[in-house]
Amino acid sequence: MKIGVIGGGAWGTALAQVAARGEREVVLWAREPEVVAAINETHVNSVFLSAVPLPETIRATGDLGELRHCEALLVVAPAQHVRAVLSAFGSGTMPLVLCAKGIEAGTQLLVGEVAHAVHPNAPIAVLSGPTFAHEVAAGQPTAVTLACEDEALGARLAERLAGPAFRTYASNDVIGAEIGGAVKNVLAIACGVVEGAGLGQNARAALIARGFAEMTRFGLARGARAATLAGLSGLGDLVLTCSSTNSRNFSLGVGLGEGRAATELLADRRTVAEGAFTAPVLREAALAAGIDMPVCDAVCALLGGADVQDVVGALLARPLTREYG
Ligand SMILES: NC(=O)C1=CN([C@@H]2O[C@H](COP(=O)(O)OP(=O)(O)OC[C@H]3O[C@@H](n4cnc5c(N)ncnc54)[C@H](O)[C@@H]3O)[C@@H](O)[C@H]2O)C=CC1
Ligand SMILES: O=C(CO)COP(=O)(O)O
Repeated sequence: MKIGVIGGGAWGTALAQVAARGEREVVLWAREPEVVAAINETHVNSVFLSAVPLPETIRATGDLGELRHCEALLVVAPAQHVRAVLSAFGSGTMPLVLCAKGIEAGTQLLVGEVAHAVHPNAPIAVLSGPTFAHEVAAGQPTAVTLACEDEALGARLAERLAGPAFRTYASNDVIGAEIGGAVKNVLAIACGVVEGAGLGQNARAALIARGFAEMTRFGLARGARAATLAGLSGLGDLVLTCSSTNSRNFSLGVGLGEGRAATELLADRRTVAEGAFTAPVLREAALAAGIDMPVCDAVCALLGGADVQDVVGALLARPLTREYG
């Protein structure tokens, strides 16, 4: 199965390397001409994943048309740009494996739903899990959920992408696999705030657990399965990104917790912190569905410039309630 990758950021590059294992050819579309040149000439993505030498079987291009002969595409553009990039690709029927984590602003659609709206005849799969790109690229052990409604296709994709240190677990819960990744980015910002404001490790553990309760409430309302939310793409990814400054979302939260403004922290950055874009959409969707998500609300307030101590104080002062139900 010849694989094409749409998106030359850190994750697209690491996944291209995964797909190229065994000297298999992979075509990677990158938006930045300097990324295309660096990958083709020096076999390193010096902009987004600089420490990693890439196999020569990965060829980069700035022309989406060169991915037309691929048998499956990994879609790794940031969530808010997936619609534009897939529209520019034109119509297609090859399987699309969505690897971005987010919810589209304006439509409240998950990335797979966006892909289906643009390419209604293409089978949709989702690859998600606790996966820092630099660790995957370094060959460190990693496990992901690979969800696809067409289970035979899902099994072929899982087999094609698996490697000695890259385990793919098949699932048919596409919505569930997506919701974990989208919501955990917002919760990772909250955990970063705890770190930046020096609120302690008890607070971080409480946020992970109560954040997971929010992810579960939202996910179940959107049709996700509880087991998926408790798996690699949900709880697994939540734990990873809520406990490491390697997470861009966690790091953004650290800055907010230190009292810096979101506008300053987000200005001029080339890498994406998806949670900053997902948070307001998630809040909107949760409000519309009557789902209580106080941690996500707090992240929205902080991104909007609210004072850290005020937000934390308000979160702690909410009426006491039952843990479940
Ligand atoms: N970096 C990681 O460890 C992981 C990232 N992801 C997800 O993968 C997706 C892509 O993230 P990264 O590869 O890390 O990106 P990155 O932060 O390394 O690079 C930014 C990417 O955004 C692209 N971009 C910027 N403006 C754009 C536009 N107008 N249209 C299209 N693309 C544009 C750039 O070309 C570049 O590919 C995100 O949804 C992220 O949450 C998922 C798992 C791991
Ligand atoms: O999704 C990720 C790891 O699974 C990467 O997290 P960040 O986008 O917060 O860096």
